[in-house]
Amino acid sequence: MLCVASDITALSQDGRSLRQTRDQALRAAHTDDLTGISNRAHMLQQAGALIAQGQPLVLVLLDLDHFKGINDRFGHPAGDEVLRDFARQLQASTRRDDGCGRIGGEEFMMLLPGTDLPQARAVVQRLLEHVRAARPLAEAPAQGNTTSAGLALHRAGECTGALYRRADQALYRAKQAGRDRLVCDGAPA
Ligand SMILES: Nc1nc2c(ncn2[C@@H]2O[C@H](COP(=O)(O)OP(=O)(O)OP(=O)(O)O)[C@@H](O)[C@H]2O)c(=O)[nH]1
Repeated sequence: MLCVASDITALSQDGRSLRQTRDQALRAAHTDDLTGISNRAHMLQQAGALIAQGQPLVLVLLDLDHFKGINDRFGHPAGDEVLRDFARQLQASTRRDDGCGRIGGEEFMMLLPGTDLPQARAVVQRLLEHVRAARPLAEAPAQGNTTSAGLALHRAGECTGALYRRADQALYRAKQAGRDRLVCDGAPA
């Protein structure tokens, strides 16, 4: 009897540690190593899930301006610090139900469910202001940086790829128009 009980205890401990290992692996697969926020695959998965729920959704793409210059002047570790600082600001500017992630080198994404255009615009403009004011490098306290952003509001029946492309085109226009600004799809730069 004692034997059976200890076997069951061992089995349930094994099950718990398997679940923990699985959860850790899942978290790692969803996370960007450098910044600790969501990675590209997880952001696209989240966008698909939010679209499937059918609630209003704004997708924002953000890209640090002239980031190569930071690496060139201060070195790659300093560039990494700027990326981590940006990720912290991005997280601070989103609500619990929003999503934010790093989707490439110096490119980030925000998902704002249940948000209309004026609200989304205000969130992004506030973030751009904070980035403008930040001085993330201790070794170069005068060095600031800026970000460009492209925003698109989901249209009924649209897939993730089409929504992403419209935000990306808006981001491209923000870069073309001089950077350090937000462009909304369908609106002038
Ligand atoms: N430190 C650091 N740099 C990275 C990382 N990933 C990409 N980069 C760098 O990001 C830079 C991106 O440069 P560009 O694509 O020319 O863009 P940019 O200089 O920001 O110019 P614009 O986007 O046109 O304003 C390249 O120098 C990459 O090496 C990273 O994880 N860490």
